[in-house]
Amino acid sequence: MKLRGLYAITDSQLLTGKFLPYVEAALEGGVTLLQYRDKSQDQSRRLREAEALAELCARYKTQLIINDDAELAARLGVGVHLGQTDGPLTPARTLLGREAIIGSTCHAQLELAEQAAREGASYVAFGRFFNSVTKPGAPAADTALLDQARARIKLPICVIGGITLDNAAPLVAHGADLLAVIHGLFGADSTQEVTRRARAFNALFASA
Ligand SMILES: Cc1ncc(COP(=O)(O)OP(=O)(O)O)c(N)n1
Ligand SMILES: Cc1ncsc1CCOP(=O)(O)O
Ligand SMILES: [Mg+2]
Repeated sequence: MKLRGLYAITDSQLLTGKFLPYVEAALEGGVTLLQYRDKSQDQSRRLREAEALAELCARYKTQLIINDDAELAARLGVGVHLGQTDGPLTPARTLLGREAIIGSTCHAQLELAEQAAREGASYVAFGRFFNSVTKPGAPAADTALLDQARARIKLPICVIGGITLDNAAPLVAHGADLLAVIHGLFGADSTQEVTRRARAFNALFASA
């Protein structure tokens, strides 16, 4: 499967009271990867919500990725995204198997991406590229880094951080394969607007 297009990421605060309708609206507009990102320690809610997303993703033939938690990903038979402090990639690959999608946060460092590639990542993620309401303190990356990454890294390249329909096009032009978005997608006022935004993010790849 080609990893290219919109990578929608959930946010439990932003999606309070509208979690499944907003996610379904995004899937309706087209999502290549959907990440369940919940930073709480409420394990039973996390399991319940992740199971609901797995069911929805199966219906829309979208790949589900669990943030931070390889054990939960293994339980559901889906992929995982691991940051630099979320545990090593090699055991996660052993746990989830050869086919699973495993993503790795590489901030703005090519060396981390090269290491992630050696350790079996399926894609590497750089960012934040713009000011992010969700994670304002994330290290900053720029398009010069993307050019270098494109030349040196063979894996799909994901970009994240403050991405909106107004600023995403240059990232695609500089070689981004996946646009990972929270606020720029789910910060919309209605499900219709979420679907419109998802379609518009994907259209950026059609013209690239
Ligand atoms: C696609 C994608 N890229 C980067 C991240 C950030 O991961 P991490 O650095 O572990 O930070 P948290 O998201 O866990 O707060 C991500 N989740 N997804
Ligand atoms: C998880 C994460 N890692 C770097 S920036 C970020 C947040 C992305 O959210 P938003 O699209 O709302 O800036
Ligand atoms: Mg993490």
